[in-house]
Amino acid sequence: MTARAGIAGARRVVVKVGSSSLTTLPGGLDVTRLTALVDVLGAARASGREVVLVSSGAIAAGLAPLGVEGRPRDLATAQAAASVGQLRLVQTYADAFARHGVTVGQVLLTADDLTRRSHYRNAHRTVDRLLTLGVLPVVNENDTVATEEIRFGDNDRLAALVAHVAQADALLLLSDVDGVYDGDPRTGPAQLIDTVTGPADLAAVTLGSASRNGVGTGGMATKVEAALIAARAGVPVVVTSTLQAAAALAGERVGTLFEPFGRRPSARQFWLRYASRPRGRLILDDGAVRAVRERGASLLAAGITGATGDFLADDPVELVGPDGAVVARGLVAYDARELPALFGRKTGELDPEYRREVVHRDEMVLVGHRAPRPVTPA
Ligand SMILES: Nc1ncnc2c1ncn2[C@@H]1O[C@H](COP(=O)(O)OP(=O)(O)O)[C@@H](O)[C@H]1O
Ligand SMILES: N[C@@H](CCC(=O)OP(=O)(O)O)C(=O)O
Repeated sequence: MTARAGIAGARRVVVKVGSSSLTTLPGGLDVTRLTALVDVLGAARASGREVVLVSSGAIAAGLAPLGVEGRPRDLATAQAAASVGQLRLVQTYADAFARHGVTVGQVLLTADDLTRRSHYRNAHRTVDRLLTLGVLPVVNENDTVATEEIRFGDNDRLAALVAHVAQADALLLLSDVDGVYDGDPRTGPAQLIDTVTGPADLAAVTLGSASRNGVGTGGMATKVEAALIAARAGVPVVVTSTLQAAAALAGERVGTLFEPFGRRPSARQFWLRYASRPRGRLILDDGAVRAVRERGASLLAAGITGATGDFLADDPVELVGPDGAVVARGLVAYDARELPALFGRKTGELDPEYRREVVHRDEMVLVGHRAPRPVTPA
């Protein structure tokens, strides 16, 4: 089955729509454009598909009613705008979907709801239950309480995480541009990329900033990053314009298709790689780096030379080489205070209660030479 056919046949779909498709800075929410999207998603629902909508636009929708001109630079004003705008946004969705006989539920997530493993499971349960009850979840970041330090930062990444949380069969990233171009289409002639089979296909591509109307956030770079997260986790993705949403859902050749290129990871592995926030670091010697990276071995105390951070057993930590480069992430089996007595010691020399692996291979993901972007932006 081709990946386009996979999109057409996807039963559970996550659709993310950007602020640039729903709002303008001076006018706020554009109800006509929002309704047009709802008509497409209502039709998808009528054909038996389950839809999760990740919708941006709260901040931009709240600025006009508050009389604030331009995108606010300070967090407090953005949060106030989100508080006003989210209500309007979700009420407009509720009214528009009601005309299709579809009930919507609001799901507002903070980064903490996904960085803690128990919260992640809870988010999965909630979304799954909403879907089985026939509700269409409308998801956004909980901007009113998200702080600068702890936030997803952009809804493209949130949508990729939600695609995994919802165990979706396909992800659509909708914007005001009809796909990924090999250069920023605003700055010169550029060619639409039809299909991406892996990160190497994008090596020579320039990804520019957000849309000119000033309401978008990450530009094409965050969409590509999100599309690669989902595709690596086995979910096909189409990046296209909101106007082409119906065609994309039908599996037509529109936008840029990201073919799935990885095996679907377990929930724990996915969470570890993309949603967890490391609580500390274990420093490995060269032999341990090779064992972990090349042989897929568990990490034993003998290969550890140091640790930083105040973690507890079962917390996520980073495994770093002698040069400080991150090798892997994993769940550590001991509290930080227990570890120094174990460093460099062979398993046979340890008391029986300390003989288990420090990080078991089943609870570890290799990071390669580049660490994934943490949830907290720099
Ligand atoms: N290589 C590229 N291909 C396509 N679009 C690009 C590229 N580089 C930059 N862009 C710009 O990214 C913008 C979309 O990002 P953004 O404004 O964040 O959208 P949204 O609000 O829909 O999330 C488009 O307006 C487009 O001009
Ligand atoms: N949570 C914010 C949107 C953040 C965001 O990623 O925006 P966009 O780039 O338009 O998808 C809001 O609702 O305004």
